[in-house]
Amino acid sequence: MISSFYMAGFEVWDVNMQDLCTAKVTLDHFRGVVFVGGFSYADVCGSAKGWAAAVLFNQTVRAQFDAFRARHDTFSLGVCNGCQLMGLLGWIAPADIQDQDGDCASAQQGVFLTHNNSERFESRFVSVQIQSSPAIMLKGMDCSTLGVWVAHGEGNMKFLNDEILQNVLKNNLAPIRYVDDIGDVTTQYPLNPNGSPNGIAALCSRDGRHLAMMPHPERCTLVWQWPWMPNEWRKTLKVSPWLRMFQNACVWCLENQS
Ligand SMILES: NC(=O)CC[C@H](N)C(=O)O
Repeated sequence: MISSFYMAGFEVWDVNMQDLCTAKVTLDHFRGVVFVGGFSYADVCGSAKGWAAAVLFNQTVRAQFDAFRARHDTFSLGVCNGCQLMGLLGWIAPADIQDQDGDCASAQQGVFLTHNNSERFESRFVSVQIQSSPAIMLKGMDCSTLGVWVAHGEGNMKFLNDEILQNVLKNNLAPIRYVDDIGDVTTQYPLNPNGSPNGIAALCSRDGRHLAMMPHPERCTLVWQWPWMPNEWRKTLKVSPWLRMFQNACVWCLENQS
């Protein structure tokens, strides 16, 4: 993840929750925050639950997250465990639809990342399609069908109610979808690794600044990291199409200075 942002032109800092809890680092000086994948707090009681609790039950950290989300010159990316965290914080698909571009860290949770239908950890390369959306990191990438790595056990997006899902679909807030071999959105296993409705692999905020996704684009920002691609691409592609996401974030930061 660090090298993907670094390649796109960012100065990247590796900050952990201990740094934030002890006020060694604050989010105030950063333009972007990236919640990376993994098994935070060993995923005790469920994926990212400990991580979310560390934010929500620490007044100082929570206030920092609130302030970061409220600023209009910031962006965030959550991948996998980070996507699960953003769901728990309500930064994506909040239960109160009005709070889509909300001002606090702790909007009410409207989407739950539950166990894959297969009841196993799915770690493999899948196909996704990028659809048009407000997501700033995906600008100019819509209509692409790309391969991407997934590696998760809890990627099945369950919405608190149908109104939240319909709002997501109506406002194009589900910008990345699992697709089958002919490019149609799918809920079918194994093409859709978890069973998410409408093939949803990612969610973004209405203003496009916050993006949470289960697949790992940072694991395929170099061409050799793709286990498969069409032969014509292999011959001509010098740079992985996923690098564009990170470059988009950099351009957005330069164009949106406060
Ligand atoms: N790669 C990851 O971030 C894994 C996320 C989470 N621990 C899961 O299994 O669902």
